[in-house]
Amino acid sequence: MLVKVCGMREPENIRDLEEKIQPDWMGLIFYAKSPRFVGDEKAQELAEVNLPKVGVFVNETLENVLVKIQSFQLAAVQLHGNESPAYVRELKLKTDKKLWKVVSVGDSIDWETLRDYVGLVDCFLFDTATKKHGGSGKKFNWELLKSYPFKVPFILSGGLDENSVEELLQLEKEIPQLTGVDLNSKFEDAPGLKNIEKLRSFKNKIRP
Ligand SMILES: O=C(O)c1ccccc1NCC(=O)[C@H](O)[C@H](O)COP(=O)(O)O
Repeated sequence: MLVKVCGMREPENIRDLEEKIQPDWMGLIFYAKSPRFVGDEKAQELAEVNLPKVGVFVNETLENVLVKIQSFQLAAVQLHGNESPAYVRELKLKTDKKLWKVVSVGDSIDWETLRDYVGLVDCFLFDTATKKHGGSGKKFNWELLKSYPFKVPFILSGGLDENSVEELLQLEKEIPQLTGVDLNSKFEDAPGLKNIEKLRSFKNKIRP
């Protein structure tokens, strides 16, 4: 199971993450309304970080996404708003970076609404629907994922915490497309500041 740690911002915290956790990706949130927002100056300080960086965007212009990819050497782009298949298609023409589309999950999932993204995105990321778009700390009903009909891999997100491990390992056995997890607010001491011990304990259990 791959691990993404999202909402990173503080250089020392990131150094610790790199040294002690070595996640598969680190998420930088380029959405100004998030309490984990990373402005340009801050992102510049993080340029040296060796972990693969995922830029998180909410309904951002294509031009701004492309500038951030270039400026901060992003490995992947996580589209966390209402970006259409046409938007993703255009972005795909302009970058060779991995494209992830977030699916905000409420009471049900209409798989047909995702069909037009298949062939364009490298991965879906399922997160709990919230007015703030992300970082809710709330889980959705994971049973819904058992009818996932596509081959495209996906990442599970939304309120994951230290107690999620057993259920995640069970789900991984049942759904081969589940390739990773995304950790955020439940592993924080403050917004944007991760608790390295909590992350270490989770990672050791999910991938001993
Ligand atoms: O975390 C945020 O503040 C945020 C705000 C707006 C859009 C996306 C955001 N986070 C992106 C993520 O990928 C989070 O890890 C994901 O929403 C899950 O967060 P949490 O429920 O806190 O585990």
